[in-house]
Amino acid sequence: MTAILTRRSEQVLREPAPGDAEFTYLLQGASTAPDHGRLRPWRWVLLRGEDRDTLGTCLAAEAAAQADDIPGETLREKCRRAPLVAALVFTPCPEHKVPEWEQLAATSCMVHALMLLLHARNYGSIWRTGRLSSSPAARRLLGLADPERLLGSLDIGTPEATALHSRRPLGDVAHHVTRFSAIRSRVADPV
Ligand SMILES: Cc1cc2nc3c(=O)[nH]c(=O)nc-3n(C[C@H](O)[C@H](O)[C@H](O)COP(=O)(O)O)c2cc1C
Repeated sequence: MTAILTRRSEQVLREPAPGDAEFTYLLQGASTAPDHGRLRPWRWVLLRGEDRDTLGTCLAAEAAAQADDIPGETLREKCRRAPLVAALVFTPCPEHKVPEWEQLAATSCMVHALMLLLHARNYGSIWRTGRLSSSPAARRLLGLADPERLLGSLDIGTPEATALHSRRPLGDVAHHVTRFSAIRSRVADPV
């Protein structure tokens, strides 16, 4: 509960970020998240240092070609917001008896587990979608094949010292829960 309640999506992230070996270790843990068929329908592409600028330049060139009014430097800056930009690629198994929506759900479970594991080691992260998740140019740059889909990135690093968050208060979720007997009493003859 402490890990769940003190985690935040961190906007400001600095060095250090986990190295490749530590990222892979944490991913081994996160990959135990519920996954119907154990398909692991995802992969990560890690970008650090100048690789992030290559991605930013790619997004900026695409925006300019589309006469988009977002300044290129803004897009390049966005790719430098964290020391580790982990691009998340959804790799669904087509025609599998486990439908694609379940594979996407399993991928989301894995991401949340990874965010919690990062947080438990005092790293911070934020899942960002934005332009990256719909960019054909980024797809090509990162080597996606059909039917792979870019789900944005998990930006990872260390939050500022001021980002030591208190536990969130537990929210009221009672209205998201219904007892079946309450529905049954309202429905005269369901069959
Ligand atoms: C699928 C997904 C996509 C997201 N995309 C963005 C994004 O593009 N930009 C952003 O600032 N945050 C993004 N977020 C983070 C949410 O905005 C964030 O989780 C929300 O503000 C709640 O913050 P918290 O995680 O600290 O509770 C995304 C989260 C998810 C799950």
